[in-house]
Amino acid sequence: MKGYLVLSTGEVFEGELLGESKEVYGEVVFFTGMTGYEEVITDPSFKGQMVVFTYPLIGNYGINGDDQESKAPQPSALIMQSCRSQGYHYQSHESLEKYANKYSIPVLVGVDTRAVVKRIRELGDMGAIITTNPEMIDFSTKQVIGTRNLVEEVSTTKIETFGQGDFHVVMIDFGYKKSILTSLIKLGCKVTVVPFDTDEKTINNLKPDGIFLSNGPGNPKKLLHLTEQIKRLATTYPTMGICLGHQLLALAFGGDTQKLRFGHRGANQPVQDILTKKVYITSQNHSYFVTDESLKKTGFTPRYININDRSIEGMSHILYPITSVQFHPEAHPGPTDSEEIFLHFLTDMSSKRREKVYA
Ligand SMILES: NC(=O)CC[C@H](N)C(=O)O
Repeated sequence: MKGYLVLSTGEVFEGELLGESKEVYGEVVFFTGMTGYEEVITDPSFKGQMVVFTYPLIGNYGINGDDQESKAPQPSALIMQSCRSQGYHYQSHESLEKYANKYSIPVLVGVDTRAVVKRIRELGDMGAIITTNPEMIDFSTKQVIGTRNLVEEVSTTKIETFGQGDFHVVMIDFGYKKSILTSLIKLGCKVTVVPFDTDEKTINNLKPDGIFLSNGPGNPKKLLHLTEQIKRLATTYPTMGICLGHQLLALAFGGDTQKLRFGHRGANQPVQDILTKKVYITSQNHSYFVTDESLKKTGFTPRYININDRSIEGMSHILYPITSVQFHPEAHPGPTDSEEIFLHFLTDMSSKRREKVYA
């Protein structure tokens, strides 16, 4: 059946709707990686968004289950040029179309994705609706993303421990990607994942060696009520934050975040380490960024910078052992160039232990 992507500007893009006919609302964003759709679809940071894939062929290696970053697909809808009806890969056990249908995620295919992306690049990530009836759209009556608590929708509700390593990391779950957990476990950590609004006392009782603030969906300023506690934790334990976690660290210490006109979502964003001059090709998925000037009185200094638009990609603190990056060293999808950044966190945790031993 015919389906339509209606942007909040009123522009309409026609396609073919796969799956049930239902109207969905979301923020329309684009992802530029050539592969990695299974990881993207299951990354909780995409909650509430409609993802336009700039690579024209999606679904060609199917769905294998192993590459999933969470237990279910997260975006409100998927928009692409062409969706292969069968996946050609020895690990594939299901087609992308079938997988999306199972979870009632609309897939709009045959769309002029190049034209959509050009509009987003001009005007910014914006609200949009997928519908079969474009004449009947009234944006004013639609549920706006701003009213949803996206982090609450994706965060765990129970405390659970994974791995058996030497360092005990408490990961505050704002919508974590599985690859972050596996990266930490691989490096010798035992990780206790806790709900995003877990109180400090419970976290202290878990006796962490370090605190990890995960990635997650939406505007970091929706979580301002948690920043005082985050600051106390980050000044007590070695801490690492990725993406939303990084943004929350900046806010906690008095910094500020703003929205990029259009987000960085892809697998080839170049980032430079200001200290070593080393350049990493990184995996990214974010709309917000920490502003340079806002860091002045926070004790943070920019450590990593995006080579394309010079936005801050990570910070270090002059006093506290904090590792904070806007990009994704856990990759998935994308290159693993920057996975060594997890080692900064490990080093911080071990020196804190040494401090305790020699105190
Ligand atoms: N991947 C993330 O953690 C995204 C962070 C935040 N939701 C943003 O869009 O900027």
